[in-house]
Amino acid sequence: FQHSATVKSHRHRQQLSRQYAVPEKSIDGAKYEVLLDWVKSNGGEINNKITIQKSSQGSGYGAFTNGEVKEGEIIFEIPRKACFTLEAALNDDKFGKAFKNLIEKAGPGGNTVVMAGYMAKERLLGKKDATGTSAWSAYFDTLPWERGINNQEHVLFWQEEKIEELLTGSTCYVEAKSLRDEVGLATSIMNKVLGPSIRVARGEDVDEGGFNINRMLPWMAKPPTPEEPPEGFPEAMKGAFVCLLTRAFQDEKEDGNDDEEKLVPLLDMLQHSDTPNVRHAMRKADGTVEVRARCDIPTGTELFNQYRSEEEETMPYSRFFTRFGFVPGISEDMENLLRDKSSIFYPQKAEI
Ligand SMILES: C[S@@+](CC[C@H](N)C(=O)[O-])C[C@H]1O[C@@H](n2cnc3c(N)ncnc32)[C@H](O)[C@@H]1O
Repeated sequence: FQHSATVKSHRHRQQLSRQYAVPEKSIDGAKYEVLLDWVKSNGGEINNKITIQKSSQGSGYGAFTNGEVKEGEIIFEIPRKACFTLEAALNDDKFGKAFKNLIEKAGPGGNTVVMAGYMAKERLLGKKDATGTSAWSAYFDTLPWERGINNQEHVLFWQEEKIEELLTGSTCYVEAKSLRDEVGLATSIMNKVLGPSIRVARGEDVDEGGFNINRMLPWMAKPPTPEEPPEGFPEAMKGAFVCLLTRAFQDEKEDGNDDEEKLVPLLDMLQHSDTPNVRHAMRKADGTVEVRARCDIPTGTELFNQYRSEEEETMPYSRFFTRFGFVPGISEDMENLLRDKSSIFYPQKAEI
């Protein structure tokens, strides 16, 4: 009986993992060629000993050396204009002013909301434009806008029922819920700022009230009200938040202070390790981000950045998971660990 119970639970587990495993989407390697060309056309310098391949950690992609790199050698240099910064959002011709007002009202918490809104708008309208596309599209096409792109996992991508099922009672629950609520709030605030223009750019009709023949004739499709977000907008906001949470970092500045968080193309292809082999800093003169080897790096080595120190008391592994979608050093399926009530996520019960 015990044996069949075990088999059953094993089968059940397999079914569940099939149901819940991150759906890996096939990777089009050409997108990285486009990215490298885009970085270079923006004035970036890339060491020719660097390649992008499947990472040795987890199942996403990462960067590797295909030649020996000496300590201090430049790995890449990314100019400020190729970095996705708050400044870029605030300089947007059409929405920069509205973004500034929002930050004035919301305080510094508004920075991420504005960056996410600007990203979502560029993603949606850039895609829509048949000729020019967004200036960011070569870069944005490499980002995890949906669960499973480069095997990206994140609690923002989960359905509510999965949060309840897997996280209730865990140390992630409260933070995962409040993060999801904040993204929901940010989406409705940004919808007010961006929604109508996205609709206009798409040539959509909006029900502004007043006389409208479409509302009077029941057999005609009703146009949406201005409060309803444009199609794809909530998903784009969610994707933007996942990108910012998992890929935006602060650089060291020459004065020893940290710069604000921003997305740096290529630096954001590096996986995390608590013993990184690169360092990154922002040049004061022109804001260029320099990524250099911390030590001699042999051929065929994966390059690692340290997202956050694993020693920080404010960064337990459960928080790593809520923010970055992975737990350092753990290759097992996260959902199985959560179902098994792993001590990473569940406080240890006292032994009786
Ligand atoms: C800055 S991105 C790194 C590039 C990303 N792997 C890609 O393919 O685009 C951060 C994401 O990579 C994955 N990741 C980074 N370091 C990892 C590690 N040490 N183990 C497992 N996954 C890791 C996580 O999904 C994380 O959210």
